[in-house]
Formats: sequence, C-alpha cells, structure tokens
Amino acid sequence: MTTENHTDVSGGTSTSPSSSLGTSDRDRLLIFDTTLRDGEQCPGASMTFEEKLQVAEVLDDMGVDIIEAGFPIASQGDFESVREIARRAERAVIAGLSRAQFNDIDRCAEAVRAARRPRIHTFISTSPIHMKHKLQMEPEAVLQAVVASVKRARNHVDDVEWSAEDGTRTEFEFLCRCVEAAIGAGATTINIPDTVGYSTPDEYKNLFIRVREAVPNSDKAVFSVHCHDDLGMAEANSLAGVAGGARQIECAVNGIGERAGNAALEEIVMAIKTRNDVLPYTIGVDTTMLMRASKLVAAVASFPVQYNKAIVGRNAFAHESGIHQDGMLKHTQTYEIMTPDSVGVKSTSLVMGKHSGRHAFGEKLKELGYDLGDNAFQDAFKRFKDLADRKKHVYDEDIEALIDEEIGNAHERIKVVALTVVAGTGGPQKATLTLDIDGDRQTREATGNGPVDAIFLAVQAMVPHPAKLALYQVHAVTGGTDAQAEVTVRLEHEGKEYSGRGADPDTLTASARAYVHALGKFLAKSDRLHAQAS
Ligand SMILES: CC(=O)SCCNC(=O)CCNC(=O)[C@H](O)C(C)(C)COP(=O)(O)OP(=O)(O)OC[C@H]1O[C@@H](n2cnc3c(N)ncnc32)[C@H](O)[C@@H]1OP(=O)(O)O
Ligand SMILES: CC(C)C(=O)C(=O)O
Ligand SMILES: [Mg+2]
Repeated sequence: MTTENHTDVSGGTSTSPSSSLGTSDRDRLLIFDTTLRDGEQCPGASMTFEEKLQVAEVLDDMGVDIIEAGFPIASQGDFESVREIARRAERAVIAGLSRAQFNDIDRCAEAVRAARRPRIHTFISTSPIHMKHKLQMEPEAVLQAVVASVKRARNHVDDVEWSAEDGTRTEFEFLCRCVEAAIGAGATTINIPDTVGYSTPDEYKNLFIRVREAVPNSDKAVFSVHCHDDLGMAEANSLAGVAGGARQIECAVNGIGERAGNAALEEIVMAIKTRNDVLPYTIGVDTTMLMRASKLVAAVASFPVQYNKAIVGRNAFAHESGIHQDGMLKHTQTYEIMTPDSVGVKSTSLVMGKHSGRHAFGEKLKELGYDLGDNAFQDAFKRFKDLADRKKHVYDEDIEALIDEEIGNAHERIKVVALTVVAGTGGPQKATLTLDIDGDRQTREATGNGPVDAIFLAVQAMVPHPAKLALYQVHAVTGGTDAQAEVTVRLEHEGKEYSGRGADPDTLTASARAYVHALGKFLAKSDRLHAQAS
C-alpha cells in the first residue's frame, strides 16, 4: 500500500522561522485533526456515529491533512465510525489510534483499511512516571514494545505514526533511543506530545531541535507536535515546536480534548495565516470553513464555545466600547487583525451597550432606518445610555421601541415626570404620579385594585376624561428578566379608539407612559373636534 507524500519529511533545519521566509514544500505544515479522538475524550463530548460522520465530512472538505477518526479498540461504535469515515473520506489521510498491543493495532488496521490514505497511529508512554506507575514496565521493555508495535503497524500500512506519550517529561537520552528505534522500525511520523500541558514554548522548541540533531535517522520522518492546554500554552507550544522543525500539528476544533483540551485548530491555522510574515508556512485548510466546523463541533459535542474564545467565540468580531466602535467605523483594521469573512463569520458586529458612543449609536439608527435631527438625536442618545445602564443587553428592538416612543412623545401634551408605586400582597396598591400637562406639573396619589389600576386612577384624577379603557397589553421586547416591557393601552370613546405605547424596563412606568400617550391622542382629537364645532 502506498501513501501520497504531502510534505518533505526533512521538516527543515531552520531554528528561527523568520530566517526561512518564503514558502516551499519544506514549509508546508500538515494539519492533523484529533477532534474525533482526543477531542471526544473530554468528559461529556461523546458523539454519535452520525455526528462523527458529519464532523469528518466538514474536516475533509475544509482541507485538513489528517483526520484522526477514533480509537478503534475502544468500542464497537468507535471501530464502526472510523471504518465508515475511512470509506467516505475523499482527501484526508484517515488515522486510527492504537496502544502498543497487537490486538489494538490489528483492529485499527481493519478500521482504516478502506481509506484511500490510511494511517495507523500507535503510542506508548516513555516518561519515568508513566512507565513505572501506569505501564509498570521497565524502559527496555517499553523500547522493545516501540519496535514491535511499529513493525506490526507497518505490516498493515505504509503510513505509521508513533507517539512518545508524555514525551516532554521523558528523559532526553531515552526519548532519543525510542525515536530512533521507531523510525528504524518504519515509523514515518514521530510525535512528541506534551501530554500533560507542562512544557513552555522555548523548552518545547529546543526539544525538537535537540532530538532532531541527536537522532541519526531523524531526517526519515516528519516530526509532529501534540499539545495540551493545562497551562494555557497549547497553541504557543505547538508553534514553538514548528520553529524547532516539526511539520505536523495535532489539534482539535474549538480546542476540545483531555482536561483543558488540545491546541485549537482554528487558532493555529489563523495564527499562521495572519502572521505569515513571522510564521512563513503554508497550510491546506480553507479558513472560511472554520466557523462552520466550530458550530458543528460545539453542537454535536454539546460543548459550548466560550464567548471570548479566539477566532470562533461570539465576541471575537464584536465591539461594544465607543472608542473601538468609532475606530472600526473609520477603519476596520484599527481593531481587527483578521476579517470576519476569512473565518466564515458574516460580519463584524457593533454591539450596543453602556460603553457605546454617539458614532456607533448614529450608525445603528441609520441601519434601523431613522434619521433624527440633532436635538432629537441627543435626547435619544441620553435615553439609550440610561437604558443601557439598567439593562445588560440592548437589542435593536429596544432601540426601536425607545426611538418610536421618543418620536411619539415629541407630540405629547401629557408627559410622565415621576412615578412611585407601592405594590405587593398587602394592598391596597398606591400610586403617586407626577405629570407634565401642557407645561404644568401636577402630582396625585391614588389607590386602586392593583398597581396599574392605581396609576390609571391617578391620571384620571389629574385629567378627567370620558374615554374607557378598551385594552391593556404588556409584552417583553426581548428575553430575560431585565427585558424592556412594551405596554399598549387602547382607550375608546363614542366608537373611536386611541392607542398609546410605552416602553421601559419597569412595566409600571411603561404602563403610565402608554396610558398618557393614548390619552394625549384622545385629548388632541377632542380639542380638534371642539375647535371645528365652535
Ligand atoms: C494520552 C492519551 O490520550 S492516550 C488515549 C486515551 N484514550 C482512551 O483511553 C480512550 C479509549 N480507551 C478505552 O476504551 C479503554 O481504556 C481501552 C479499551 C483502550 C482499554 O481498556 P481496558 O483493557 O479495560 O484497560 P484500562 O483502560 O482499564 O487500562 C489501560 C491498560 O492499557 C495499558 N496501556 C496504556 N497505554 C498503553 C499503551 N500505549 N500501550 C500498551 N498498553 C497501554 C495500561 O497499562 C493498562 O494496562 P493493564 O490493564 O495491564 O494495567
Ligand atoms: C495519544 C497521544 C498522542 C496523546 O493524545 C497525548 O499524548 O496527549
Ligand atoms: Mg492528547
């Protein structure tokens, strides 16, 4: 069986990425995705057979070089999903994981056999702590297992990856002996994982440089990084390993994986794309599919993406602070180093909130179709800020409600100035209301059958009128307990209806505004009729 060779296995000798600017085959990095294997190992992220096929299809379309589809010995389900992914994959190498045991390796071979480009990935721990306590094997026995397992795998396929589990905590001499033995036995890829996320970038980079220099046959294999994020350095360590000569990066979509996770595929890929000046490598991944892959993995693994996650987090292309929004409106590169469409996000979003300024607010009004004069704009902006101080999320609908009310109020004869309500189970409910009626301020107190009744009676006391309440309706403009309430009041008199609206996070204030809004319309109509009659 032969396997296409997609990279020069020499992996380059440069220890400084910027010293080999320009791209060549040597600089081609292989992206090895382990979402379906290491990713699935994180608690709660198990995926069904169908879900795994969906994820694999997206990864294959996206141009990932190697898909580690699972651990076939783990279960019948894992075996079947690896086998089906192997059958369906059009471009990617399909790898399965196996311990250094013949039955694992044979099962893995059976699962990946149908792939156009199959790979067996076999591993064993090489660190003193793992060998002594976990494997309970002497180092020499581990070394023999390395040779035997790689040879067994090579009997099945030409493409064999060997990993030194807990490689970064392995004694250097022993690591080199294992690597040399694995390559001698036929391994074509050598992975030195930072299994417990313990390494630092300089240390990891130097490890690759030193191993590649010390191992005589190191030029016969591609070296690979596999980093965990226990100290939050998985991506930095991966790129450092590449600077040390590794040419395959193992990573997972959304960074899922054991404990704190693996290096995030989207972060690695976008770092290389965005900082190609200092990371001069080529990759085959279509970055515009990153968001799609992220959403799919988050959904099927039931593993939500944190809001501030790089590249695919909800806030990665969102700006709320006024100074940033102003900068973004003037030139997007002031605060964005990548375009949203380069990762498959539709557009940047300017989120309206208490940190927003006039530039962004004006832009939002334009987008919503409003064209306010200067004074009205300043009033609206002030009310928006007041609202944003009281409300966590200010949605477009909130702004629309606020402006519509502002426009409505410009023609109002009666305005709500202040309202205090005493409500609760004790009763009677009492409202103290101050209204501005044609420029004259009046205050009344009223008790009623409930706080809304008390408010309406207080209005009635200040502005006696014959209209009857025909409708009182409340709805939340948006979700959450701090949502704005939008109240509609309809008054009826002699077959004619007068409706008013009020919006406020306080339902009772919104109710008072809605009532006087409707009443104002009724009074305006009555005045007009009166004037016509006399
Ligand atoms: C760093 C990593 O991500 S490694 C991959 C981790 N992933 C997983 O473990 C997920 C899938 N695992 C499984 O389904 C199961 O653990 C299986 C099927 C692999 C093994 O199950 P069991 O036979 O019941 O063994 P169990 O999981 O309890 O213990 C692991 C055994 O494998 C041995 N082992 C661990 N790694 C290796 C290895 N690379 N090569 C050989 N043996 C190994 C352990 O020493 C232990 O052996 P023991 O039973 O003689 O003490
Ligand atoms: C199996 C190996 C590659 C692994 O996942 C690790 O060491 O973290
Ligand atoms: Mg791992």
